[in-house]
Amino acid sequence: MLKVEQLGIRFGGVVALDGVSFSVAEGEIYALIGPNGAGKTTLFNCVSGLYVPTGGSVFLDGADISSLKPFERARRGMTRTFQNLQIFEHMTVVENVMAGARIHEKGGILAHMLGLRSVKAQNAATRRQALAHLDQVGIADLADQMAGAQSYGVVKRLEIARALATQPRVLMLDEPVAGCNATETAEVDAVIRDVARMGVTVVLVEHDMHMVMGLADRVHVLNQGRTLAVGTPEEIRRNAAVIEAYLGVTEAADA
Ligand SMILES: Nc1ncnc2c1ncn2[C@@H]1O[C@H](COP(=O)(O)OP(=O)(O)OP(=O)(O)O)[C@@H](O)[C@H]1O
Repeated sequence: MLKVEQLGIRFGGVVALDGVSFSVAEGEIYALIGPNGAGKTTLFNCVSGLYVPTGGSVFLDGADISSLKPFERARRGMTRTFQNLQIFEHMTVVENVMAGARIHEKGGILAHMLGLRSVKAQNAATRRQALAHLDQVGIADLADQMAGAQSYGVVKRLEIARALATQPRVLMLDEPVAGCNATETAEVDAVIRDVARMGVTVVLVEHDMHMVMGLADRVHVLNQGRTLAVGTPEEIRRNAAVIEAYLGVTEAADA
């Protein structure tokens, strides 16, 4: 479903990514891990079109999308969330999700502002769908509350619901449980599993090793802009280079 070939990018003298390649199958959960500064966010930005890489290609379901802008990639089914929460605090929970659906609606934002009748009908349908997405992430009961008043764990799930409203084929999650407590992490974990079971391909960057190792089908370890290893969580745990460069340090710190 997603194929990344030889992506590279430099910022001045810093080579942030150097020949990174990977493929992710439909419905797979693929995690990118690595120490601070390894290039995870930069890789996300290149794949989603926010950064223009110095070299390399990105394919979505076989089509070369390397030259497409982020919104064009989103229209083709590649949606991402951001590390820092990006919700509209002064809108309700359900309105936030409805905003996600707009990219597929006729008329766009101008028609909405003019309040055209066909758009109003669309609004009812969009709201129904948005409620279904909220239900899928377990927060439908909060639909008409203000988004800005919600707990961190709810907002993280709201972001996923809004991303689902764009009908993604590939969902890219940047640190989906950052700042969450154990209960909230378990809730987000369950949502991601459910989304993948529906056939959505999930790529995530996450620092919570316990969560990643339990959730991901495969793990891709980056170090200093290069691929250090790719494998199942079990393979990654046993990989000597990974232990030396990264996991050993993390697990020692955890202990
Ligand atoms: N816009 C930018 N301009 C200059 N340098 C950048 C830019 N974005 C990233 N870098 C550099 O590229 C390298 C990779 O950074 P990146 O943020 O992708 O790492 P990361 O693995 O996501 O780290 P973290 O886990 O801390 O989020 C770092 O050396 C960083 O300083």
